[in-house]
Amino acid sequence: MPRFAANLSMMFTEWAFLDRFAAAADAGFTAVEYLFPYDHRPDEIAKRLSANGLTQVLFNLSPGDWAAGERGFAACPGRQAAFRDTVATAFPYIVATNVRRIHAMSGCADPTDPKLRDLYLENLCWAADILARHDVELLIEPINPRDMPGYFLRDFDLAGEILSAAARSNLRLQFDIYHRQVLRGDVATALRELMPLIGHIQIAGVPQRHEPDLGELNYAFLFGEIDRLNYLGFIGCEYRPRAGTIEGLGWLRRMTR
Ligand SMILES: O=C(O)C(=O)[C@@H](O)CO
Ligand SMILES: [Mg+2]
Repeated sequence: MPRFAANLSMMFTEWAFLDRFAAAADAGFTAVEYLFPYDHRPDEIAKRLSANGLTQVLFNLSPGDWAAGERGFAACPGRQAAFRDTVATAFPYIVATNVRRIHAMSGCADPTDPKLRDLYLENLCWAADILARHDVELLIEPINPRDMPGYFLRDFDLAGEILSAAARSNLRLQFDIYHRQVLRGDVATALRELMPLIGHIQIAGVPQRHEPDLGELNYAFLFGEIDRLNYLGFIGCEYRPRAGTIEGLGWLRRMTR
């Protein structure tokens, strides 16, 4: 059975952000991920990780002004300086948390514009080369447009093209099974084909994005496939609990017993 990381942006939201680390550890998790750490000091986060014996698996570069609709800058025209700033901003958090994987959001832009594809590629290569010196992977994640309208990276084929054009061993795919199912389906075959590119996996039930125990996907089967494909990383539990985080953890106990 794969190892699971609690996503503290979606789970344990009954607690204040810094208290979610202890709550996740008390619930049996040994690893966490979240979208953004930037509202808190790096040393505060590091303290919570070490006090609770947790591994930091992943977080994102800053998306910019989320409330104003910004979703990262990697593919956004005229925002190259802003993108580079997000890498600088992330560094104290990378060092403090010892995270090995960072997700760069593409932003909202037109994916059919070849100039933006070139810009995206250039920005990703620039950031990946810097992160490589610190032994950190940079990830890109196709996100379905129902959840994030207008998002640039909304297609697994485009992600594959970008990764192969970049040819950077530390630039990899964040395969969110929830988004894959909404975008294209054919999850097991895609996992098989894309496994050499995958740096991180996330899960949720489809279509409601609740626990992975209800809905159109058979996660028991998919976890078996992921093991069979020798995926050694964590799986991020990026779902919104139906009725309380702790109350909803029955699926994890059943799958891991
Ligand atoms: O929405 C998702 O799925 C993510 O993994 C986030 O990092 C991006 O919003
Ligand atoms: Mg995701």
